[in-house]
Amino acid sequence: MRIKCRSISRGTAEGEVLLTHDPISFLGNVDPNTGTIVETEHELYGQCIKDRVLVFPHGKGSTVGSYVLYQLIKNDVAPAAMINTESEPIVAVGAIISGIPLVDKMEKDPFDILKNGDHVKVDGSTGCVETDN
Ligand SMILES: C/C(=C\C(=O)O)CCOP(=O)(O)O
Repeated sequence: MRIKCRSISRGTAEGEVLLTHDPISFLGNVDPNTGTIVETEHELYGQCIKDRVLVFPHGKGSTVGSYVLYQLIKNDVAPAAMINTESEPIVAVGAIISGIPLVDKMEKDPFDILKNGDHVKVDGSTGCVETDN
């Protein structure tokens, strides 16, 4: 299935979905050295976002979160791509400066059609998500 969406950060990547209904504050929720979610109250607590297609509603928290995304890339523990319900500037800027493909506003609700472990391809250049479903 091929689903249209809005392009936020260019590039193409694929991987397994890691999905959360919780917004993410990259400063504070994520360890920049390991890519592990360290916020105990977060739905993904203890999980590693490295090489995953990270699906979450939007970012939150400090603007320093953009730089944390850049740290994740430099430390080789970044998500392969990201899908938001609706991106905000912190995650958008972080994805763009880090070269992580990012899309939002999928024509189908990602929380209805994606689940953890699904293999998806994200094209942040043309604005589409391809699933095996
Ligand atoms: C750049 C900032 C702090 C620092 O250098 O550590 C300010 C960030 O402000 P937020 O209100 O957290 O976005």
